[in-house]
Amino acid sequence: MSNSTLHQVWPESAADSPEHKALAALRAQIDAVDDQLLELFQKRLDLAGQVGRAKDAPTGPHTKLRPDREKAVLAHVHGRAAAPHKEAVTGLWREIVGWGLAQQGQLKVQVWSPNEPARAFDGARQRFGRAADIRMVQDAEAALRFASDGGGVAVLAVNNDTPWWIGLRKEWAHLSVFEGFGGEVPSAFAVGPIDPAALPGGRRVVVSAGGDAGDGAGARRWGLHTHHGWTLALTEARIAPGGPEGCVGAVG
Ligand SMILES: O=C(O)C(=O)C[C@]1(C(=O)O)C=C[C@@H](O)C=C1
Repeated sequence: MSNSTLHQVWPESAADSPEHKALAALRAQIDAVDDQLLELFQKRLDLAGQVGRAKDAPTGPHTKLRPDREKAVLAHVHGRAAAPHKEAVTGLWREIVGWGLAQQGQLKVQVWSPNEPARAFDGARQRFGRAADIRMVQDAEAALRFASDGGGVAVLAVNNDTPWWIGLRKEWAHLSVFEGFGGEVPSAFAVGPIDPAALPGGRRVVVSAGGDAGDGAGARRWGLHTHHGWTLALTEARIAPGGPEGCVGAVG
């Protein structure tokens, strides 16, 4: 194709066309909004860094991650967002909060899911964002030890052969479940040394001997798995983490 043909298809005067001017004006508005967003995002990052220094954790053995606060932040923006933008806003804020947490130290996540590794990895990435260092591991016990030693958090699949949740009532009693992945009946859980005061206020996760979650009358309960007489369940009963009913955490 010769230059003269090109000129015919896309004449120089197109730069002055009303369509081009309208496009350029819209892009100029986007540039201005980007400048504002950039300033506000960096301000938020700085504030998150200050929050990290101000809050107590981890003067104790807990991580800086505050699931209750993250849930409140996400609910707030989701509630304020216009209906067509709610999904986009929620996804973006997950990332924003992930980068906020990263100002306090990069979150490390070990994911164990022998049957559905890609699904579990994707769930972890969506939940903790690009800022987190997320790795697949081969050993659920090692992932729990990693979390217990303060290395980060573990995402563990509910798997027939490895009833890791029983350990939450035994050697890993200081770790808490704080997130479920896979919908109403989770197929994996996030576990970490979360300050019990910072657990999300959703359904409680219960690990009980003999299959009785000890619910109050009328509270809904989802049995997830039973192994050697130990049952993993979710309940709507308002029981206290660490209490005698076998509550090992909560999912948002
Ligand atoms: O509020 C806090 O504790 C924060 O650290 C800030 C922030 C956020 O960016 O909003 C970041 C990480 C926490 O897990 C919760 C919220």
